[in-house]
Amino acid sequence: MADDRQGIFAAEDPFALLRNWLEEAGRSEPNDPVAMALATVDATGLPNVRTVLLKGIADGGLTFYTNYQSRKAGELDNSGKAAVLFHWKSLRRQVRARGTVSRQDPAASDAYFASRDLGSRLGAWASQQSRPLQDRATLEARVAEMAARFGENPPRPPHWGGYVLRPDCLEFWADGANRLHDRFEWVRDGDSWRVTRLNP
Ligand SMILES: Cc1cc2nc3c(=O)[nH]c(=O)nc-3n(C[C@H](O)[C@H](O)[C@H](O)COP(=O)(O)O)c2cc1C
Ligand code: PXP
Repeated sequence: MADDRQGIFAAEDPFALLRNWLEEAGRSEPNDPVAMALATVDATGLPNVRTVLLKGIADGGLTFYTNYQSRKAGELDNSGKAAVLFHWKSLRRQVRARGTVSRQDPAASDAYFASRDLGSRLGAWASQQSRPLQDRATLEARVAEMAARFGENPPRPPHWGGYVLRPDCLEFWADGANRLHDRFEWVRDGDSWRVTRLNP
């Protein structure tokens, strides 16, 4: 097959390509260029999807942070699998990735947590993410309680931290005229990647 993967699709590996596209999206998207839809499945196989922010790309993994007692955490821990999707409307491009997922090394989660602003650190203590909440005032009272308990230096809550998605398949898509889009799928093949152009 002729290798016609050039221009915006040229890269040595899919993570370098994703970084390039994120950099472009950072210049053109009005908000949250790192926002990605995170898909999981529940114990019955029913899918679930919500947005999270990508916070790092390293060692073949994509990192995001959340509450370890949330609905998504239950589904991630249970299945060990996930998929993510970026859609940058300004660029008319999308990337998807799927693979295995695991909790991040606690020291790395500590370091990221420490970098967040104080309000968000207290918020992570206060929010029982995905569980019912009686009213807004209850949440605000919990934030005040956590502020009184921890002051300026809250440690990372045991119920909050990172996940790392290690994709074995990523697809890069760019809009084309007449719906004849360009698509390249990268599939892990041992230590390297096999790239296939797909029909639009
Ligand atoms: C742009 C955007 C970014 C978000 N980023 C995160 C995130 O990084 N981590 C997180 O826990 N929730 C994030 N959320 C909230 C989630 O989409 C979701 O509502 C929440 O995590 C609860 O999901 P769950 O009940 O499936 O666990 C974000 C929402 C939006 C719209
Ligand atoms: C509930 C929640 N947790 C974590 C994050 C991750 O982003 P940050 O660490 O920048 O707050 C977000 C981003 O919207 C969020 O909404």
